[in-house]
Amino acid sequence: MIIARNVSKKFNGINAVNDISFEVKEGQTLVFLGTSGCGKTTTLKILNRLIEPSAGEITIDGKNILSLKPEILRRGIGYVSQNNGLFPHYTVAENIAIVPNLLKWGKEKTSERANALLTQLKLPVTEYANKYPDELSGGQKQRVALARALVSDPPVLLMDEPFGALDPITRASIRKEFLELPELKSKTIVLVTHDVQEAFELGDQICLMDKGIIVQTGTPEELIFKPVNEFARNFFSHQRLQLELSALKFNSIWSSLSDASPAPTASLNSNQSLWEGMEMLSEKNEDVLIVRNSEDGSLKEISIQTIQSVYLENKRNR
Ligand SMILES: Nc1ncnc2c1ncn2[C@@H]1O[C@H](COP(=O)(O)OP(=O)(O)OP(=O)(O)O)[C@@H](O)[C@H]1O
Repeated sequence: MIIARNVSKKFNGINAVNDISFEVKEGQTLVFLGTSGCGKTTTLKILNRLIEPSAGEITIDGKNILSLKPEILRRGIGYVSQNNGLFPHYTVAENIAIVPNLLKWGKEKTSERANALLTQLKLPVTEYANKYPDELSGGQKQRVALARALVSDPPVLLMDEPFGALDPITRASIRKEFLELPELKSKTIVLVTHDVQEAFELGDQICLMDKGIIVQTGTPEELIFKPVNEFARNFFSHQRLQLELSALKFNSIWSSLSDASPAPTASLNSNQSLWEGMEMLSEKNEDVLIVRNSEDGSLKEISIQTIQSVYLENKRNR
């Protein structure tokens, strides 16, 4: 668990981050969202001491990060930087092996682990292990950067605009894969983005920042349906419908759906959002799809009409 209390950072006397506090529970993802220059990257880099705070206290699993040597602290924290940070003169395998070499793992253990990660990240070892970063696409470079950050299985992962340099289509598909990676399920993740849809898809909690302060912290549902002020309301105004549908999961409207019978194959599960349901209906060009309850396995039907009516009912009842 990460706990930050009253953290500030001044550059040349000016507050880039001003008295912010937040927590990230074990295994959860916290997203810092906000406009350019609001202090997201500074906050992230304070967590692994690439930047030293001017004030405040941060503990990770009960240990004050300032009491640890930075290199010891960073062993437990994977980091994917904005521009992927791969060494251009190292191959993919050599880039991934940097931390294992520091930890003196030995060749066999290193290549076994690197190969397992490359396979999970859909980069076949025989094709990619010996390539250099400039022979890879942007998306492939980000996958290698992720493999490098994960290689020593750190409990905490920090990611700074990990998909920022990718086109919107690659970005959306890599995000979906990212959510499904078994390797990431148990990690405590802090991610920086200025992409609202990305924050809604990936964040258990979102910290919305403006000019060095946290304006609001909450679940995607809380941010879109209960903004604390005008800034928070306006921040989401241009994509409101899509974000509202993304924030609502089938779980929260389960009782409003009709049972499906007989049991055909389910296309979605109840942890997914109404927006994902809309996307899948359109993608598959179907009138009706089946959602499986991730707790008890029961099945319900959805159509564009049911999504529309439960969405409107939900909105009226808030
Ligand atoms: N090393 C530095 N020296 C001086 N000022 C800095 C330094 N790093 C960041 N700043 C300033 O601190 C503020 C916050 O920067 P930061 O990079 O944290 O913002 P950000 O929200 O991550 O922005 P972006 O989305 O554009 O990356 C900015 O005004 C920036 O100019």
